[in-house]
Amino acid sequence: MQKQRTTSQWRELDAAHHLHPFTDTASLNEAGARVMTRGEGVYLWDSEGRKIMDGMAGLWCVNVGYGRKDFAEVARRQMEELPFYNTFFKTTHPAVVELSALLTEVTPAGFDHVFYTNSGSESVDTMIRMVRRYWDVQGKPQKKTLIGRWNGYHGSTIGGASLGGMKYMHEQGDLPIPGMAHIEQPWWYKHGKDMTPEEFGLVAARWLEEKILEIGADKVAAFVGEPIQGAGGVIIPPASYWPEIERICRKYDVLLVADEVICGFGRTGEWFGHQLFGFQPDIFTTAKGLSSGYLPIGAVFVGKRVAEGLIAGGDFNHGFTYSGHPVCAAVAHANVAALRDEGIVQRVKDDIGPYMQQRWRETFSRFEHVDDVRGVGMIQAFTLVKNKATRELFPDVGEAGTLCRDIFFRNDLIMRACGDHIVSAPPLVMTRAEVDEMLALAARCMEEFEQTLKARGLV
Ligand SMILES: Cc1ncc(COP(=O)(O)O)c(CNc2cccc(C(=O)O)c2)c1O
Repeated sequence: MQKQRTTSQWRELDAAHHLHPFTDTASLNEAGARVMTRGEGVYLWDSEGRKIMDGMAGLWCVNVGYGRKDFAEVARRQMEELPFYNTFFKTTHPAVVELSALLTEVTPAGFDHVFYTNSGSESVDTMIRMVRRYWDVQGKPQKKTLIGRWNGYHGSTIGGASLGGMKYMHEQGDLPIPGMAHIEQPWWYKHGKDMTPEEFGLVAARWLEEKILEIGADKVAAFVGEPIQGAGGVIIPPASYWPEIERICRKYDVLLVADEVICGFGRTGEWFGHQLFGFQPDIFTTAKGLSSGYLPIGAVFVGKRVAEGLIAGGDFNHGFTYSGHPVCAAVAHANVAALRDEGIVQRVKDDIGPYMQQRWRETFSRFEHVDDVRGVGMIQAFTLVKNKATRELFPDVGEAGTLCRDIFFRNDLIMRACGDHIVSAPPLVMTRAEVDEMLALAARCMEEFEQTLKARGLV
C-alpha cells in the first residue's frame, strides 16, 4: 500500500522533486498541487477527502470510468505470467495477438494492421515515419510534407508538436521541424463571418487545396487532422468539411490521416470520429480510450493501401521497447471488450450522448457571456464571449477561461479551459443523474463566474 503522508508532506516532496508537464513549476509550487488519491466511476477523491466530479475523464481518456477492479485483476494475472517481452526480432505473445484480433472487430473494414506505441504522441510520430516511408517505397521520396491545422494538437514529441499548430509550443525548441505546414482551423464562430456553417465548411476545406498547390502536390505526403479538435477547444467542423477534405486529398493523391487520440473508442458515439463525419482515412492514430488510461498504450491503425506499401518495403526501421507491452495489451483488451460487450459505446450514441447534449445546451445557452454551446456524444464545450450579439471574443485570450475553470475547480468540478473555450469530456459511463448533478454544479459556478466578470470590469 502507498506510504501514508499528509497533504502538505506530499506537496512538499512533489515540489522538491517533480517537474510537471505543461506547468509553470514555480507558480505551481507556490499554490501546491492537489493530491488525487482515489477514483470511482465519474468521481475522484483528493488527499483531503474531497469528492470531485471529473468532467474530463482524467485527460479525455478514462472512458470506462475509474475503479474497474476487473482490469486490475487482468493486469495482475498478466504480470505474474509474462510481465514483459518485446515484439522485435520475430517474437510475439498472446496478449498482443488477442488485442490485435479484437481491434480488427471494432475498427472499420480495411483496417487490418495495427502498430503499437506508448502514447498518442508516439502514435503520431509513428504515423509521420510510416507516411514518409510509404512514399519512399512508392518511389516518391519528395512527397514528405505533412499538413496540419493551426490550433490542432498532435502531442508533445518533436514530430507531434511540429505537426500540431500550437504556436506557444513551437516557440520552445525551435519548432516546427522542416516538412510541416499548417492551414487555418475550421472554426466557424471566429472565421465564418456571414457564411452559413455549411458554406464555411467548404471554404475551410479548400484552404487545404490552396496549401497543396502552394507547396506542390508532388511534395505533399499527407493531411492530418483530429475529427474534432480536442485540446484546441472542441472545434467541431461543419458537416461539409471532412467530405471535402477527403475529396481534395484524393484529387492530389495526398494521404488522409485522422488523429483519433481523443475522438476514438466511443467519445463521439461512434467507435471513431471519422465515422461520425463520414470520411475514410488511410491511417488513424489512437491512445487514451484504447485502455481508458489504465495503462499507457497507443495504436496506429493502417489501412490496406499504406499497409501493403509498408510491407512491400521490407524492413520498417521503427519501434519502441514497449510496443505491444503484454500488460498494457491485456488491459487494453479488457477495456475494448468492455466498451463493446457492455454496450458503452452504443449507449453514448443512443442514450447518454443525446441526453448530455440536450442538457448541456439547456444549462449554458442562457448565460450572457456564453455562446457557441456545442457538442456530440460525450464531448462538449462552449465559448466565453465578451458580446454574444456581435460574436465578440475576449481580448486577452485565456483570462476568462482560467477564471471560469478555477471557479469550477474550487467547487470540486473538473472541466477544462482551452483558451476561452470551456470543454468537458467525462467518462462515457456517466449516468443521467450524474449528468444532472454535474450540470447543476456547473450552473452555480457560472453564476459566480459572470458576477466575477462584472466585478473585475472584464465586461
Ligand atoms: C489528438 C491528440 N493527438 C495526440 C495527443 C498526444 O497524446 P499523449 O499525450 O498521450 O502523448 C493528444 C493528447 N491530448 C492531450 C494530452 C494532454 C493534455 C491535453 C489537454 O487538453 O489538456 C490533451 C491528442 O489529443
